Amino acid sequence: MILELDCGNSFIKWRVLEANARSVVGEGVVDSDLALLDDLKTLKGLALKFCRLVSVRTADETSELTALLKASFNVSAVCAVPAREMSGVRNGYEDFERLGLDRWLAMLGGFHLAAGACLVLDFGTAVTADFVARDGGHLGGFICPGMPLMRNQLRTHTRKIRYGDRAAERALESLIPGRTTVEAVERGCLLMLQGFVLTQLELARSYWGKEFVVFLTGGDAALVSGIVPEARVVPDLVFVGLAMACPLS
Ligand SMILES: Nc1ncnc2c1ncn2[C@@H]1O[C@H](COP(=O)(O)OP(=O)(O)OP(=O)(O)O)[C@@H](O)[C@H]1O
Ligand SMILES: CC(C)(CO)[C@@H](O)C(=O)NCCC(=O)O
Ligand SMILES: [K+]
Repeated sequence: MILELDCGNSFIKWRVLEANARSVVGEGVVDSDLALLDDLKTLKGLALKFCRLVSVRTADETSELTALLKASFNVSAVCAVPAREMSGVRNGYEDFERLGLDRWLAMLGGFHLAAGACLVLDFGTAVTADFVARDGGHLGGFICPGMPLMRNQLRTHTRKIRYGDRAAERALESLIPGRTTVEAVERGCLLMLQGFVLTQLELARSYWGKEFVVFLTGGDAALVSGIVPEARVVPDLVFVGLAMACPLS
């Protein structure tokens, strides 16, 4: 079996594939290394032969995790590494090693699935946009705070903005002007996110007309999918790219 990990800033997304890499045996989202081990240990008949991972954490945090995996399951993790060029995509950063590896893999996956120009939008702790032209050239992208960061900044830097998660969820059932604090904040942040998305779409249209595919991924993709009906929501886009960057040896 194959273990795949996407180690983001807040969560680790994991999944276990059958040895032939065709079917998913189990998957989940956890907030710590130990929670990951716990989740994996509940899988019946787990027999890991291969592990590939992408991390945007520090090298120390990542090696701590790979050491735990070695000790617990006797599996060596193969980590995605930066590249100037891969699978037809050319990294557009001035310093290619500085581009977030989750962005890079999502682009590889997107360009592969689109077989042409694509706009990749990822909604995690941070929100990112990346532009890949038809010839595989990465034009660059944008990074801004995601929903969790936007709402936490408001909560942290004001005295009178306080509310719970359940109220936050309910507040997003509509986007009319808020009449409570929770509605005003949650809807305000979501409109910022949606405005960001529409701006990216305009830019993509200015480059490519209608000839491009939009991909939405990341934990909060559902918050904006309604305003981009033509987009492809691909929750495992990073894993698609991970399989390309770290093929089974
Ligand atoms: N099952 C889930 N578990 C955790 N978060 C989820 C889940 N479903 C949706 N979310 C939302 O997804 C967001 C986190 O996104 P995601 O897991 O893609 O990124 P991350 O690892 O936190 O950050 P990044 O990849 O930017 O470093 C949170 O805002 C959270 O509300
Ligand atoms: C932007 C995030 C946090 C998104 O997960 C990640 O891709 C990252 O840490 N990137 C490094 C900075 C950059 O991509 O320019
Ligand atoms: K991510």
